[in-house]
Amino acid sequence: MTAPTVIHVATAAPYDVVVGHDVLDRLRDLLPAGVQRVAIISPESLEGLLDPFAERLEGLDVIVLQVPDGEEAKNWEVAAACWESLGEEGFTRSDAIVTLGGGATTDLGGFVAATWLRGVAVIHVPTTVLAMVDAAVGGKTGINTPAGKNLVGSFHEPAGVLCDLALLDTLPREEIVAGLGEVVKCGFIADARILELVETTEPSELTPDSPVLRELVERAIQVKADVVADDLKETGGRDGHPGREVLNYGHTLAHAIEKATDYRIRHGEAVAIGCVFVAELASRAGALSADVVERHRSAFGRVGLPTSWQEASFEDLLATMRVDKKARGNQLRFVVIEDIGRPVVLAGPSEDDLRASYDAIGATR
Ligand SMILES: NC(=O)c1ccc[n+]([C@@H]2O[C@H](COP(=O)([O-])OP(=O)(O)OC[C@H]3O[C@@H](n4cnc5c(N)ncnc54)[C@H](O)[C@@H]3O)[C@@H](O)[C@H]2O)c1
Ligand SMILES: O=C(O)C(=O)C[C@@H](O)[C@H](O)[C@H](O)COP(=O)(O)O
Ligand SMILES: [Zn+2]
Repeated sequence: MTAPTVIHVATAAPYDVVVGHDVLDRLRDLLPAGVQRVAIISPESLEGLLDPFAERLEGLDVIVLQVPDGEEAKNWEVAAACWESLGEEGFTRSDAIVTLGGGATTDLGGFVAATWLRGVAVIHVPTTVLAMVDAAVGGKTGINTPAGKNLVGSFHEPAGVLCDLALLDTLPREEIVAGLGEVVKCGFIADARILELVETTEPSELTPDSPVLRELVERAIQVKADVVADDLKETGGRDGHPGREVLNYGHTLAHAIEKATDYRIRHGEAVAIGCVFVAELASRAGALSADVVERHRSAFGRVGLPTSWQEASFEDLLATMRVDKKARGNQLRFVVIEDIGRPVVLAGPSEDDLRASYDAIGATR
């Protein structure tokens, strides 16, 4: 088996993302020196993945905080239950949290780590493609509120991220496909080679042991690492680049769709639809050619992701989009691309263009 790849995230508090097969032995190296207690935050449904950790964390006091599966964990009640447990255990600033799960778990666990004692160390051990390529890297943490997705949270960078591709062996196919939504997104915003790989590989060959899947995972992590190293807190980019907001490509509509479906749609699926929507919007604003719009449909569609959706009214979605974090006052702002790897911000598109773009993703082609 090939040696692990280490992707360095060069922010003010730098850390490594280790990617490879059977790399759980690296966990100990990623823990900050002096840690005596570890709280593993993980969903009940992934209990079967916990066994290898006992051996790897031998000599430390380990507690397991079981949380609900997926999006059900991203709310203040679950965060409060975790705070309660950490209090009972007398968890201090020299202790550390390890998250083990998909992006919902790393978001919740990261938020608990960010808020307990105003911040304790967290190591993410993502178990989905989506969490490996995106959620576990970059320090965004958060929970949902009735008003929408990720509306409460903070930036709290991990001390390290361990992506063991062997953990994907039990991941259902639809979840692998959903994770590819964020990977293909990275292809459009920054790394054209990702699109070439997706377009030339049989989708059924993108399995956990496939070298191409590994390359896609590593490339997407590199895209994210480069972006957050430049603009960790999403305050803006340089020379017309949107900065960290670029990673939100497709997310304005995606989050509104997730809320509208009560989170029954997978995040990566909603992102695929949202990316086709912003491509349509960019085309209407005269920024993007029709062939690149169609390339969105073909690349996301090729890996098995949805590219059309029309299950909520435009008015409802628009109301949710208004609380997107990129909005400023009454003005909606979207990240669009002018070509592959050339992202810009489109501020205040007309309601007619928004509606027409939504209509355009309603028709299956
Ligand atoms: N913080 C960020 O930068 C960031 C980035 C992208 C996405 N996110 C968030 O991540 C979440 C989506 O993450 P996700 O797609 O990983 O979803 P998820 O965490 O809900 O996991 C998806 C499903 O896969 C199951 N699962 C996870 N690992 C498994 C394994 N190895 N074997 C079998 N089943 C497994 C989970 O139990 C769950 O049912 C969303 O809440 C999204 O907002 C955050
Ligand atoms: O890391 C980022 O920045 C992103 O925008 C990555 C997104 O894929 C991710 O879904 C993120 O959680 C969305 O952030 P939000 O600020 O819109 O909640
Ligand atoms: Zn996302």
